[in-house]
Amino acid sequence: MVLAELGGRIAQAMRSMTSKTVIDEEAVDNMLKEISSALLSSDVNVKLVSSLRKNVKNRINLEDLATGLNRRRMIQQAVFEELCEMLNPGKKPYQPKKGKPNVIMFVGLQGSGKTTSCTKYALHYQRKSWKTCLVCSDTFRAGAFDQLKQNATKARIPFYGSYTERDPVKIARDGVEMFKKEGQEIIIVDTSGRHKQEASLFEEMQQIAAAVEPDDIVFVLDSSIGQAAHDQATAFKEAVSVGSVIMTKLDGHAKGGGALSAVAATSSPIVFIGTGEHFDDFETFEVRSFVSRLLGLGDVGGLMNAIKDAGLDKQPELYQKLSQGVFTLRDMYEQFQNVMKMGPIGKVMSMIPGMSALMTKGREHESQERFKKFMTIMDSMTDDELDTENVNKIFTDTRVFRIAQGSGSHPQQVWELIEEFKRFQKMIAKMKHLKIGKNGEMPQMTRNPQQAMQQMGKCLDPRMLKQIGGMSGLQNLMKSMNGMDMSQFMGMPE
Ligand SMILES: Nc1nc2c(ncn2[C@@H]2O[C@H](COP(=O)(O)OP(=O)(O)OP(=O)(O)O)[C@@H](O)[C@H]2O)c(=O)[nH]1
Repeated sequence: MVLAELGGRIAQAMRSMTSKTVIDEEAVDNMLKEISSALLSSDVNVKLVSSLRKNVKNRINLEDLATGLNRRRMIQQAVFEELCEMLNPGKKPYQPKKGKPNVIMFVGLQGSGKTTSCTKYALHYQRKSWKTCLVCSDTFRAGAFDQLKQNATKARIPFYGSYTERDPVKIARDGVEMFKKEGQEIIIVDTSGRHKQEASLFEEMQQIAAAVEPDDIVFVLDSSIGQAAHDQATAFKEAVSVGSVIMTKLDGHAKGGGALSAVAATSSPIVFIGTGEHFDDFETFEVRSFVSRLLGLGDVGGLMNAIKDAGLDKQPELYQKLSQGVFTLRDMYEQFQNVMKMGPIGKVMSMIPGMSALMTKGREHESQERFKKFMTIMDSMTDDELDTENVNKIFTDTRVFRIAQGSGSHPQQVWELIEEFKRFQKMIAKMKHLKIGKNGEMPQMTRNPQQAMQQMGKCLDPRMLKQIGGMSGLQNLMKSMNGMDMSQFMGMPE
């Protein structure tokens, strides 16, 4: 995506700065010039760019830098903080409360990705064990109810709508009432969109809002409209009390920087971003994490949250086994399942410092598919095979052939899986010394991010590792991170 390019250019400008021996005003100016031109070409508002340039310069104390006092960190930090400041809406979004109905109304122009985002939003909370449901009050576009129904059915989310009722206000009110009685916690109301900001659209929105009294109104915005986002967001905010924003299509070739900065300027916090048409292409938006990832610095805080959300930080049985150096194919299967729970591989990878720039969209899917294929193969194995510690002994050519037939794969793929497993097993054997937390928590790697990253490197899919130049490539990345106090940059949880 274009934003990744922007991040790459800014990171490059910062790197070129730190490789210089003499850091004088001219060097700082050159770096800022390059950063500004990168931001402008991503459509970020010119006024914002010029104030960022001024503020970064004010933050950098050249006298301190001249003494070589951790130059790299100070410069990175100044740029990082200013980018965060630029995107900071200065307002916190609504946080749904457990055990009560939270009515969330979605608004936006037609085609902005509203219906898709409603489902993604519902699924996001459903995965976190919230009771979520969908109400379709879009009676304007023929087929809107069918689309929502289809999405909801696919994601197994309860829904409400009508083919015969023409009054969107009545549908919204009835649906919300019904779901409130059912004890649903997140009740999402999808409203209709129009081609442009028309009075009738705003009137209908206001009537629905009055009928369902939403706890939050989410404005869905297509990022490809760039700086026009400012006017659109303002118009919607004036019509109804927009509390949060979801920005869609950030995966496209749009210059997303324009929309991002424009929305921040209207003081509407962005809560999620849409990065594709699939339900999984949806990410929580948090300014510091986003900027961190944009600059290829990773997002250790986000990574740890994803690990926690998937329950990976508390697996007493697994860690007990690991600490004894025991690892079987069944354990590997469970780990694959867990990693899948964390979301698309690409998303997880982009949280690892230095990785985002190296990820290409096609390859992410390739790795995900490879995981899935491996799981299908393991589904065709017997209990004895899954639980053995000695794969060399149990897998003969005949067995491998059978497993391949049973799972619709080639014997070569089964051997590949066995080789992968052996690699994992070897690594686990080295982890014997890990100390498990009292409550079975993950060994405390989080306090030492670099060590954690090294461990990650060992867990990488070999193809992915190859892509970044093998272990030595990874080491170079680690080296380039040296001297960086990551906890400062990434708001790491203590
Ligand atoms: N690439 C990409 N496509 C998206 C994203 N979000 C939605 N889309 C696509 O955008 C198109 C429009 O999305 P919808 O959800 O139907 O739009 P809508 O705003 O509900 O439209 P109305 O119901 O007519 O108001 C669909 O083809 C979606 O698949 C995204 O984040 N990235």
